[in-house]
Amino acid sequence: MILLEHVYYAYETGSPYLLRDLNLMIKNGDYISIVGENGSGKSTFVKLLLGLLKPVKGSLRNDFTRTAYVPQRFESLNSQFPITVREVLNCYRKVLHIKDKDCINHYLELMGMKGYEESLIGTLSGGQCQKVFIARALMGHPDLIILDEPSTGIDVKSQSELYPFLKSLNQEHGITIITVEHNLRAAIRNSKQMYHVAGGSGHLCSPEEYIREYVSENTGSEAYV
Ligand SMILES: Nc1ncnc2c1ncn2[C@@H]1O[C@H](COP(=O)(O)OP(=O)(O)OP(=O)(O)O)[C@@H](O)[C@H]1O
Repeated sequence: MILLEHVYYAYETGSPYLLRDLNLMIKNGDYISIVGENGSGKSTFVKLLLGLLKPVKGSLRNDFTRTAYVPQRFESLNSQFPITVREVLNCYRKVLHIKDKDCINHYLELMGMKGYEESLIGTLSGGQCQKVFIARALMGHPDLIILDEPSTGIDVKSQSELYPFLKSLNQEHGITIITVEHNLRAAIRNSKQMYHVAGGSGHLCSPEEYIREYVSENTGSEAYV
């Protein structure tokens, strides 16, 4: 469980709070999509959950023991950067003190990435790169996975594989999933709850409530579901 009570955050002392009075309980087994406009504070909120930033005021308790983070695709990764998929995963294996070297093959196979072991990480497509980073996340047997915009730069086919996979991790393996989402359709279809960040505040609601409250009449809810 993660519990936020009256959490405030500002990057600079004395400047207005970017996030104000956040109160939220994230329970084991939740699948929450964090949505909101550019600059509303979604990534900042995730950094607070990850413990990379500390609340200026209020309390944040994270009881998850194995949190994995899947970053956004690295647009700037040079295709010739001399590190292979196997080497990326092997570094992580060592960090986690996992003795079994074969686990790399297991997780790559699980993600449909068998055969890419010796590819340079920078030569992979967005979807392939995402799968490698999810494989890396799974190596640590996480109880919580936080993903930053998992569908950015990924084609429709890869998205249609990714979300059912995340859903199965959540529903069949009980892994709690938190994603930052710009893909409202994916958020509404897949998550159990949405956390809407706007004007410094956060509001937790069901996908149905989200459609009622935030999807404008101009856009039309049918565009998303
Ligand atoms: N390290 C930092 N120092 C100062 N200000 C920052 C820092 N990181 C982010 N900000 C500011 O905080 C605000 C929120 O940024 P954040 O990245 O959390 O938004 P976001 O909702 O994730 O945006 P996006 O959807 O564009 O990714 C922005 O105005 C940003 O400029």
